[in-house]
Parts: sequence; C-alpha cells; structure tokens
Amino acid sequence: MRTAYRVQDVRAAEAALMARLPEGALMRRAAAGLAAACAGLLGRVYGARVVLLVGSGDNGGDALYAGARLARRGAGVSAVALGGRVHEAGLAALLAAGGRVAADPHAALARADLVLDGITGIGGRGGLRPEAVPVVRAARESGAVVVAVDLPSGVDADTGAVEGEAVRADATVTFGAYKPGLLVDPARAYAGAVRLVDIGLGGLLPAAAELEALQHADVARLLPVPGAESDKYRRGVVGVVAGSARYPGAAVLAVAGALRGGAGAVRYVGPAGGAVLARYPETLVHPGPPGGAGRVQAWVIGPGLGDTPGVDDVLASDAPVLVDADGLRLLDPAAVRARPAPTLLTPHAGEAAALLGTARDEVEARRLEAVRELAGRYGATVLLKGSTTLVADPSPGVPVRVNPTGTPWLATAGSGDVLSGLTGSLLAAGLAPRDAASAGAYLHGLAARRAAARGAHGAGPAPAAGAAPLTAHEVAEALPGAWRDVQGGGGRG
Ligand SMILES: NC(=O)C1=CN([C@@H]2O[C@H](COP(=O)(O)OP(=O)(O)OC[C@H]3O[C@@H](n4cnc5c(N)ncnc54)[C@H](O)[C@@H]3O)[C@@H](O)[C@H]2O)[C@@H](O)CC1
Ligand SMILES: Nc1ncnc2c1ncn2[C@@H]1O[C@H](COP(=O)(O)OP(=O)(O)O)[C@@H](O)[C@H]1O
Ligand SMILES: [K+]
Repeated sequence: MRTAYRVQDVRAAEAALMARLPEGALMRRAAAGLAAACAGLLGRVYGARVVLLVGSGDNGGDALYAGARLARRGAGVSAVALGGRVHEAGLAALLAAGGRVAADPHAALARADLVLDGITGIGGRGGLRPEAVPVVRAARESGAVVVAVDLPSGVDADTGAVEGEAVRADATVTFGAYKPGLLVDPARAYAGAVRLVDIGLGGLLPAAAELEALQHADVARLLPVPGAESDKYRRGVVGVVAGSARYPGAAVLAVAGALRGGAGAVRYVGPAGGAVLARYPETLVHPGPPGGAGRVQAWVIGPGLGDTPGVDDVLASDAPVLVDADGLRLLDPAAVRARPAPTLLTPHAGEAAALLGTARDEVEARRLEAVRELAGRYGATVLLKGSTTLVADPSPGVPVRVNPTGTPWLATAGSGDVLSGLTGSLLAAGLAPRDAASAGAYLHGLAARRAAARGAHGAGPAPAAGAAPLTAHEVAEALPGAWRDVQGGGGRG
C-alpha cells in the first residue's frame, strides 16, 4: 500500500525527527537522495550541465545541496535564484563545490541537460509567480530533463489543485512521504514519474493517511476466494437493474462486469433480458420490478436505465446498493441518507457536479474535496471516476483511496457500466463498500491496460500504459486476466 499525507502531518513528523538529529541532517538526507536520483537520470554526471531553479525556502535549499553533490562529481552546476532570498548555507555549499550563480539564466537553460525545480515545495501557495513563468517555460523548451524537488512548483500539495501555471516535470523526487497532490489530478499529471526518498519519517506520521493507493498484494487480500463449502448462494447473488428499450447494451455490459466480480450468480432485472441472455445464458433474468426478483446480496442500479422506475424500490431494500449513471439522477438524497444498509455511489465528474449542485470543472479541479464532500453529504461511499478515480468513505478520518491503475483509453462509452457490474458483484461477495469500490476500480483499470495493449486474451503481466483504442466489452473480457495478475502478486498498479 502506498500512502500520502497532508503537509501539516509531514511538517509535524519532520519537526519530531529534526529534534532528534543534528542541525541540517534531514536536508542533507533529502539532498543525497535527490542527487542520486538525478545522477541516475543523467547516466553520466561528469560534464553534465545542470541548472538549479532556486526559490526562497528550504525547497531551494534541497536543490542547492543536491547541486553541490553533483558539482563535486564533475557536473557543471549553475543556480538561478527566483525568490527574494536564497538558502544561504545551501548556496555556500554549492559555491564551495565549484558551482556558480548563473550570469545569464536563459543561456544556461538553453544548454542544460537537467533542470532541478527547487522553486517551492510544501510551502508553496498558489501557482507560479509571474517572474518564474518565463524561466520555467525556457526550462521546458530546452529539452532538458526537468526534475521537481519534493513537488512540481505551483501545484497544491494537499489537494492536487493547480491554480495558474506550474512546473511540468519529467520526474519528481519527493521526501519522507507522498503528498496527495502527487497522486491526484490535475497535479499528478505535472509530476511525471514520482520517486520517494526515505528520510526516516516512518513511525512519526499519523496512523491514518490522507490517501491510500492499493497495490497488487493489497487487492489480492481483498478478493473473494470460494472455499470447499461454497455454493452459488453463499458466494453471493448480485442483482443488476440496468438497461432500457433505448439502452439495452448497458444491461449487457453491466452483467458482463458482474459475471467477472466473484459473486456466485447474477440476477438481471429489466427490459433487456433477451439481449442479456443472448450474450450471457448463465444470467438469471426477471422483467421487474426489482422487489419481485428474489433475494440478492447486493444491487447495482442505474446503467442505461433511462427513466425506468426502480431506484426507490432498490434503495428501500436492506442489501448494499451501488447507484450509477441514470440512477444517480433519479435517487432521492433523503432516501440514501436514511438507508441502514451501505450505499455506494459511482459518479463521473459531471454526475458528481449535479449531486453537489456545482460545475463539472469545479469537481475536476478539486477531486479530493469533491469526493469527500459527496460522501459526507450523502452518508454513502463514493467512487468518483475519471482521470484519477477516488473512493471516499462516509466516515470522516478514513483515508480516501486513489486508484493507481487505468489508462485514458478507458474513457470509452460503456466502460463505466462494466465497472458498476464488477463492483456490485464484489459487494455481493461480501466486500465492504470501500474495498469493493477500490478493488473494482483496480481490476477494471488493469483489465483496460491489458486490453489496450494486446487485446483481451493476451497473456503475461499488464504493461504500464495502453497502446490502442479499446471497447468496454474488451475491458470486461480482460477482467479474468487482471484478476490472475493480481493474485500472482509481485507487480504494482
Ligand atoms: N522541513 C524539513 O525538515 C525538510 C524540508 N525539506 C524541504 O523543504 C521544503 C519546504 O520548505 P519551506 O517550508 O521553506 O517552503 P518552500 O521552500 O516550499 O517554499 C516557501 C518559500 O516560497 C515562497 N513562496 C510561496 N509560494 C510561492 C509561490 N507561489 N511562488 C514563489 N514563491 C513562493 C514563500 O514566500 C517562502 O519563502 C520541502 O518541500 C522540502 O523540499 C527537505 O529538506 C526535507 C526536510
Ligand atoms: N482521462 C481518463 N483517464 C483514465 N480513465 C478515465 C478517464 N476518463 C474516464 N476514465 C474512466 O473510464 C470509465 C468511464 O466511465 P463513465 O464515465 O461512467 O462512462 P460510461 O457511462 O460511458 O460507461 C471510468 O472507469 C473512468 O474512471
Ligand atoms: K519544487
């Protein structure tokens, strides 16, 4: 499991550690890790040209000390000061190691092999200041590798928001702990490949992180495994209320996901039973309404539902309910809040905006705040889909889960239907809503990568990024392979 902590928690942990260490020891640890990462990226340090963008705080200090280490190994290092002051001891170390202050910043940047962004770290507020913008643009245009120190300057460490301009890094070397902004878009997209340098904060950070990202082994522990005593009812029956005369395909895709989610049986309820059976004869079908369909351990309602009634009926049941798509539009918030059984809402940004009474851009700019707000307001677990998928629990203080798998190719019609079927099936198999949602998103994203890379039936581990367009159906068909990848352990998301 990867965890991320808020700035106030990182600062408190650093303060506790610093009290036990000699002056400057923590910054030296950070700078050593940073310099080693830069050396790795450069390949050959001797003769490399390195430019440090140095702000007025300790983030600039880290860059200066790392620059000093690279200068001692033969790199040509020059510093560009962008704040009113610079970290004096850091600058002295750089000069003593043979580094310089750049006489002409733009000329230095034009020749640079590597640029270290030490403008702001966890002390930064708002986007880049205007005077930094042309320098940062020149760094980007030079073709040099841009490495952000702790965080790309200009992004919000706690929320992942980006207000105005920010550094677009190829890599970020972060210290002590991940910060939420490194894992949540839009800021995540500015960070490039993120590397964590251990400076000894372990044990000093709070027990509950702000964010958690599951990895293969975490998901493997959550997935249901049938025992010798299992039968289809004990494994759980998932009821899928989806599709309409206008959108029969949504029913087929939700059932496709549900059949690969570990429940013992899938009961489809709605008008698209014919289309569902033609593709999946193993489905139990019922024309509706849901109340007469028989016992289920969890419901999924909403994909392609149109205005078909049934949401009230399902919300009145005492089983866990996942509400997606049209179901989110039709639900009565008071009925959701009053439910004794768990509810899981799975909106994309537009649906989340409608539920919150705000604009879509607002949700996309502040995903972490939006998902927490929704969970609190509705008293439900919320899975917010999109470029960063987040899962929030309604209880305050529980870490939000951020999904590390997926590919932008998933932004294809119907892939959300597969996700809701899959996640509902995990709910029926007995997973808690937060676990079902995060394991569902993880498998779904992994399946998408497999499908995008080589088609649904390819073998071997999932590659890092998708390569070709995919269809929602292919995502569903790649789910068993993703499930096996996860259970095989090893790799991460
Ligand atoms: N506290 C510690 O023990 C450690 C801190 N470390 C480094 O120290 C950093 C935090 O240092 P600071 O607290 O000094 O804060 P920063 O260096 O992140 O930034 C603070 C300075 O930047 C200015 N500033 C704020 N917003 C700005 C903006 N938008 N544009 C330009 N300037 C802006 C402020 O006026 C202030 O002078 C961490 O991110 C990390 O890089 C590491 O050395 C590890 C140890
Ligand atoms: N830019 C993106 N990068 C990665 N995944 C995305 C992106 N945009 C959407 N997705 C994912 O694609 C799926 C789309 O679901 P949804 O919006 O409900 O579409 P639909 O209703 O057509 O099925 C979700 O799993 C979502 O997280
Ligand atoms: K920085």
